[in-house]
Order: sequence, then C-alpha cells, then structure tokens
Amino acid sequence: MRTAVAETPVIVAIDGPSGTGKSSTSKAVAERTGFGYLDTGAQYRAMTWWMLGNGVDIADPAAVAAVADKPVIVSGTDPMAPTITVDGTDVSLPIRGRAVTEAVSAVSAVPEVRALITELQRSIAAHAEAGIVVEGRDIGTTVLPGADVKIFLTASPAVRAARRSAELTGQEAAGVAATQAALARRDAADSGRKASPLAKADDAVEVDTSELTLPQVIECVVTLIEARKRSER
Ligand SMILES: Nc1ncnc2c1ncn2[C@@H]1O[C@H](COP(=O)(O)OP(=O)(O)OP(=O)(O)O)[C@@H](O)[C@H]1O
Ligand SMILES: Nc1ccn([C@H]2C[C@H](O)[C@@H](COP(=O)(O)O)O2)c(=O)n1
Repeated sequence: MRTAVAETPVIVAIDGPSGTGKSSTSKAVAERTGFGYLDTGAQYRAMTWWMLGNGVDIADPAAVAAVADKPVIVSGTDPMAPTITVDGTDVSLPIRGRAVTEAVSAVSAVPEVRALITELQRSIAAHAEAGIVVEGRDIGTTVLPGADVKIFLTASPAVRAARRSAELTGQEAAGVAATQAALARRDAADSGRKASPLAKADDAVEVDTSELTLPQVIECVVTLIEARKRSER
C-alpha cells in the first residue's frame, strides 16, 4: 500500500507589461493544473474604482494614502470564475472601464496602497491548497520572491496594441496607434515608480509571446511547472 504524501502548494508568479497575455495565460494554466488564480491588477483597479467613486483626488498621493485602508477588497481565485468585490459589490465590469484604466497607475504607485494590497496577496497565496498562479507586475520581485516558478511575459508594443484594440468595443474602442500610446504611458508609469516597479526578477524565465499563439504560451508555462515539480521529487 502506498502512503499518500502531501505535496506542498506550488506558487507560480507571472509578471509583465500590459497586453502580454498574463491574464489569459494564468487563468488557463491554473485550470490545467488545478491551481487557484489571482489577478493582482484587478485588486489595484478595485482600489482605484473606490477612490474615484468616493471623490478622492488621485493626483494627491497623501489623499489616496489617507483612505487606502477603507475599502474591503475580496478576490475569488477560481480560474473558471474569478471574482472581485469592493465592500460586497461586484466590480468586475466597472474596473475594466477607461476611467479606472487611466487612473490605476497613479493609485498603484502610492506606497501605502501597495503595502495593503501586497499583504492581501500574500495572505491569499499562503492559503492556496494545491497551488496558485499569481499575475501582476511585481509578484516575482516583491510580493512572492520565493515563488517556485517565475515567468516574465513580453511582446512587442505593436503586437500588444493590436491584441488590446481587438478586444475593445463601443465607447472604449480606440485605434491601434492610440491604444499603443496609452499602453506605453501605463508601462512607463508602472516601470518608473519608486515603490515596487514593474520589473523582471533575476531568476524569472522571460517568454516573448509576440510570435506565439496563446496555446503555445500556456504549454510553455505548464512545461516549466512540471519540470519544477519533477526537480523537487
Ligand atoms: N499569445 C497570444 N496570442 C494572441 N493573442 C493573445 C495572446 N495572449 C493573449 N492574447 C490576447 O491579448 C489580449 C490581452 O491579453 P491579456 O488580457 O491576457 O493580457 P495581460 O498581460 O493580462 O494584460 P493587462 O496587464 O493589461 O491586464 C487578450 O485579448 C488575449 O486574448
Ligand atoms: N502586481 C501589480 C499588478 C498591477 N499593478 C497596477 C499597474 C497596472 O497598470 C494596473 C492594472 O493592471 P492590469 O489589470 O492591467 O494587469 O495595476 C501593479 O502595480 N502591480
């Protein structure tokens, strides 16, 4: 009779700039592996949604910092139905709107905001049963530096803009050039901030997704996770 050996949860960190495929890849990898999935960008967006709705001047870091502990942000980690609520309200749709997208880099640059959200992220990861795929900008460098697998996704600016503008519709739609400019502004703000900027961890595997299909990127990440699991047995 074989004795069951409890496996330790596997932590996977997936970072990279906007539109490189972090969310699509992370969700699919989590589904394939049976892990949870955490979209940390959604948490910064939820905080930003609350600030805008409560009339906080997001250009004033002290004003943002003073109330950052007020909203209660809860993330559901089922990759097939990820959820995000603020004070019990489902904000999964409004956090994707242009107002939040344009304001989120300013709010997420405030150190007090980052400290609160980082603590929340670590707590969620610590409670993952089989494992969790956590996607963001500073997961491998700051939030979970001890992650078992670290991936840094990239893609050319033109490819990212084309992907993004293909999914925007109605009032949110913009031309590829305008979308590329908006992505570049957000990347510059996210990479240039003092507190925990967007960066590749030294031990992360960089995957350029420009010429890869989504299934190829997913396969690549699953292969890295399997290799890591084998090396630990
Ligand atoms: N390898 C790929 N090939 C083609 N399209 C892709 C690929 N990866 C992702 N996409 C598409 O590109 C768009 C952006 O992907 P996704 O939302 O996963 O990126 P992201 O890095 O999470 O962006 P953000 O940080 O802004 O949330 C989506 O429409 C997605 O379907
Ligand atoms: N770990 C993270 C995740 C996200 N952010 C900030 C920076 C992004 O512009 C914004 C929205 O993220 P997205 O939904 O586009 O992935 O949130 C961060 O600072 N750190």
